[in-house]
Amino acid sequence: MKIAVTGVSGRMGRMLVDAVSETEDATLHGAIERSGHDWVGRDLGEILPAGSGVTVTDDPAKGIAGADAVIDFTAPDATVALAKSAAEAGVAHVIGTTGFDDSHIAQLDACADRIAIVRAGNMSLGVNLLTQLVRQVAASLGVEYDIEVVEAHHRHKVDAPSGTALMLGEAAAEGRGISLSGMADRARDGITGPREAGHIGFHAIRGGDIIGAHDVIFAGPGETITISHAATDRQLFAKGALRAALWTVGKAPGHYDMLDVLGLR
Ligand SMILES: NC(=O)C1=CN([C@@H]2O[C@H](COP(=O)(O)OP(=O)(O)OC[C@H]3O[C@@H](n4cnc5c(N)ncnc54)[C@H](OP(=O)(O)O)[C@@H]3O)[C@@H](O)[C@H]2O)C=CC1
Ligand SMILES: O=C(O)C1=N[C@H](C(=O)O)C[C@H](O)C1
Repeated sequence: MKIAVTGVSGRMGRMLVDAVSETEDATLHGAIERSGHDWVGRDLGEILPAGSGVTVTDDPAKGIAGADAVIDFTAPDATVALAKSAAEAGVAHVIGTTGFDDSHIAQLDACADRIAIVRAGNMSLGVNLLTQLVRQVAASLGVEYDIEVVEAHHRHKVDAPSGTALMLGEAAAEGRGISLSGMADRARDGITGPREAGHIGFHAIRGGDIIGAHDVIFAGPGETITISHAATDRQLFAKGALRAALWTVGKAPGHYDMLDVLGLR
């Protein structure tokens, strides 16, 4: 399978170049960076040995031409622009980017009428399994169990709450049979008053080189249940994204997630 990688100089972009080179069924076909980046126009192999023979481009249409799928861990506006190019070219789009608003999602949905898009705030098996568990626990416990999602990431992360925290919060809300919007408390400060029953709280820690850690806390009368996940190697996300790209072969247009890829739905 021919894979293009965008945001190739980023933390995840570099991981993806290695993951592709280590996968027998995949070859690196294209590499994209933003305009003005000093990697543009260079052979990727000069910088990342596994990318040898691929010239970095800032033209998304050129970077994905002839590819079967493009893997994208960049930023929301860049991802939406790339989805439009991928839809035009008929190339499947695997999206790890987080931090989307409703308008971004609506634009991605429109592109998913034309191509297979796989999007997940976390590409790991462990977190996707946890969403199932969180849904089940939330469905079993009443509102006397307060749900709080705590996440921790490295100092460079630009969005909060993390995509994973939102996935876990959505799963908890689904389990409770409520919609997360309007029920999410995103951090607290000052005289907040007592906690609102039924709300789901989010808390973001940023520091150092933490790869990604998530706790879902169910704090109830006389007991607290905590469901935790900690990533210890970013390669985990790259391998999950590559698995998603391989999965798109022959898939109908649609907006899929990792539960589809992992057969967990
Ligand atoms: N779903 C998952 O499992 C995971 C998701 N993520 C998400 O992936 C995203 C990226 O994370 P990370 O790799 O740590 O971030 P980085 O900032 O290290 O990488 C992002 C890369 O995208 C590049 N970029 C920005 N705009 C464009 C553009 N228009 N075209 C091409 N490239 C562009 C950046 O270039 P420049 O630096 O020059 O601006 C940078 O190289 C985040 O949203 C993060 O939350 C991360 C890990 C796992
Ligand atoms: O930015 C990151 O690094 C990560 N982002 C994703 C998120 O927002 O949840 C996934 C992972 O936790 C790492």
